[in-house]
Amino acid sequence: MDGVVDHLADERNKAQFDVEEMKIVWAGSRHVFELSDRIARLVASDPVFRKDNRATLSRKDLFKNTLRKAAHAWKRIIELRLSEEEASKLRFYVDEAAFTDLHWGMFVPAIKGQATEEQQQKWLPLAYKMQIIGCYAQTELGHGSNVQGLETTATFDPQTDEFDIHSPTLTSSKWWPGGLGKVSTHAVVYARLITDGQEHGVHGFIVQLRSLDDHLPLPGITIGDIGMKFGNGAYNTMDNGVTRNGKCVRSNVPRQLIYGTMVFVRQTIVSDASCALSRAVCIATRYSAVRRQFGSQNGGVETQVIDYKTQQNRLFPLLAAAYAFRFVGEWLKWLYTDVTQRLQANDFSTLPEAHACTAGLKSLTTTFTADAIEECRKLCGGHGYLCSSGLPELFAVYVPACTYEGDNVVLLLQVARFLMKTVSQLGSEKKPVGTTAYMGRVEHLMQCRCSVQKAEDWLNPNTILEAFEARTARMSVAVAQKLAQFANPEEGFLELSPNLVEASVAHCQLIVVSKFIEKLQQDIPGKGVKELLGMLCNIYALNILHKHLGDFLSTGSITPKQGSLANDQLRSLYSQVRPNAIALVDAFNYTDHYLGSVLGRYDGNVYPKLYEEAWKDPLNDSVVPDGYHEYIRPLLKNQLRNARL
Ligand SMILES: CCCCCCCC/C=C\CCCCCCCCCCCCC/C=C/C(=O)SCCNC(=O)CCNC(=O)[C@H](O)C(C)(C)COP(=O)(O)OP(=O)(O)OC[C@H]1O[C@@H](n2cnc3c(N)ncnc32)[C@H](O)[C@@H]1OP(=O)(O)O
Ligand SMILES: Cc1cc2nc3c(=O)[nH]c(=O)nc-3n(C[C@H](O)[C@H](O)[C@H](O)COP(=O)(O)OP(=O)(O)OC[C@H]3O[C@@H](n4cnc5c(N)ncnc54)[C@H](O)[C@@H]3O)c2cc1C
Repeated sequence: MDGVVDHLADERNKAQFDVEEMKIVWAGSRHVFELSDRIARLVASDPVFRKDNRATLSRKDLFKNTLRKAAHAWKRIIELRLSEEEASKLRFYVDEAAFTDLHWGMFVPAIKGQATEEQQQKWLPLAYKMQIIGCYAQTELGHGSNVQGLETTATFDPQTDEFDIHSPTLTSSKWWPGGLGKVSTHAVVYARLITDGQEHGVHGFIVQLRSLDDHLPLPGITIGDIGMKFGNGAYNTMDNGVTRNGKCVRSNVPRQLIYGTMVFVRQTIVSDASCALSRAVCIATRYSAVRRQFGSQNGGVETQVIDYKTQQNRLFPLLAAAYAFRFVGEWLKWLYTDVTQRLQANDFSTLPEAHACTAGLKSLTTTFTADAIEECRKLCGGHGYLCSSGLPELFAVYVPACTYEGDNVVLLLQVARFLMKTVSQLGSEKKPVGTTAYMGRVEHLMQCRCSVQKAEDWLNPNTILEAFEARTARMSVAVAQKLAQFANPEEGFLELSPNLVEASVAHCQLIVVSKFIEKLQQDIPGKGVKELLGMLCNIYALNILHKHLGDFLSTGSITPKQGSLANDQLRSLYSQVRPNAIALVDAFNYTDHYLGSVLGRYDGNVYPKLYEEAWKDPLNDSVVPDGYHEYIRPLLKNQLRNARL
């Protein structure tokens, strides 16, 4: 900031906590903070990684630009000998969806998680050096959610010792896989395995798609891009492919854990949610402190919009959620690591819980984040609608996260199955553990009474936890009782699916709240840091309580009076967070390059920069627009003639 006026300096001076220490908490450790900071600056200072022109490039230019960035990123990774951790941060700060995401994020993990030792030895070294580029080809034109409904077949031919991968119908074309359309040389293709005329369910096969010499599709394979997607720029940096396979290729049958890659990626999507959310919140918070409307007295300055309680009521729960998702993401990473180690030792006992947690939290955090980005756009008024605010593109890139890696409703139904199984086993020898351990106290939770008598009582974490546990337990038991009335459980499941989804949401919200509370039980250094996190935790929980008051009241988990007291406490918490708001978003440590937003600039110098940005639009290259002579001038002349008549 040397030599630059900081328009947000007063805001920063108001902070009541140690923002440098908060940066460490946000990053996860001092090591990660320093590494992230270094890589963020490296990316921001490299002109090849410029991204402010994405909205105005044609699809072909946009795509070629992404190829250029990916090649440059790889060159830098090699030149600087970056570690895997550093390379992955570099990808994060480059901030552009590309085929490399699928190569590193799904193709490599699929091989690691599902291939035999021998297959790994063959493919992984090639993939690590990017001598082959891979994608994850599961979804077909006709089936995405229903993986068992995939139509592509892989028939073993004992004569040639090969699998014949075949898409017999239009609907069996692989449709959507990222990187497949134009770049990938290989794919993990999911297909129904057939040997000796017998079907063995869906398995993954490593398939070569294109020649490594001239990049042409191999014989019998038709490949292309599926066309423009939502938003200019945005996810159109990615080629999403369609392919129909004829005869190919060699591979052995991968073993179990066909779904393992999805568990891994869903876990990373939860961590990513806190990044996208914090980014939108950072933009909206800084701009809300810069923007003034109404309230001027005696010719004085107008009110900063962040001081309006309605703005706080919309914005601060999103800020709180960004921190909440950060911590639940950390925990989920731990859970995933733990289950992976167990699986390697053939212990499958925690897999159902890991599946339910990754599916449920992926659904909860991405739905919330997509809605929150749109809310942040509205929080920025008209200027939020400009591409230079960074919010339209962020929304367009982010919103498919509600669909890919499992449609969010379909995933909540998976959580519901897990919850119903847990309820049905209550009273048996199998005690609920982990995130469902609270169900072990179901008798107490079904009849306990919330003890809140005054607003401050809601600051007690045990009170909050018990209200959330009682709500979820009661909703789950109620729907389980309704299910039991159906002669055919699957019919009941379909009929009651809206209620089941609501119980799943309640369960996932409980997990997020409880992991935030657990985080606060750790030793967190730095003046005021823990206090501020405590406030955010309470805002996150009490805002949910307010938004889902119907659930809490209808289950009798709290009384209407207690609901109203929770709301009083929320308003008081907003006032306490207000002076810290800018410092809380500074703690994300985002560079202006990464934020990509005139409204969210660190220095708050919004208006001159908005004006500057506007002049950069290609439409402003000429004063008189192209088309004037063909379409405007004749119109004006006609009007003139008509007016004379
Ligand atoms: C330009 C810059 C470049 C820089 C480059 C620099 C280099 C970079 C270096 C490093 C960079 C790193 C970058 C990494 C980035 C990473 C980002 C990742 C990118 C993400 C992009 C996403 C792209 C999208 C991909 C996809 O969408 S892939 C397709 C996903 N598809 C789905 O998710 C389908 C959803 N459907 C299902 O999951 C299932 O079909 C189902 C809904 C679960 C139903 O299954 P089904 O078997 O039919 O039903 P059930 O009977 O209900 O289940 C049976 C049984 O199985 C259990 N189950 C189900 N699923 C799972 C599971 N996943 N795990 C474990 N168990 C599971 C289920 O509970 C049942 O169990 P029970 O029988 O016991 O009840
Ligand atoms: C940007 C993007 C990138 C992608 N990348 C890849 C990739 O790299 N590789 C890959 O293989 N796939 C990829 N996909 C595909 C993605 O995984 C699927 O689109 C996703 O799993 C949803 O499946 P679907 O499209 O079949 O939706 P559908 O299942 O057809 O969903 C349509 C509607 O039906 C509802 N629905 C479906 N089943 C049920 C049910 N049982 N009960 C109640 N409601 C139901 C859904 O909630 C939704 O509202 C990508 C998708 C997108 C958008």
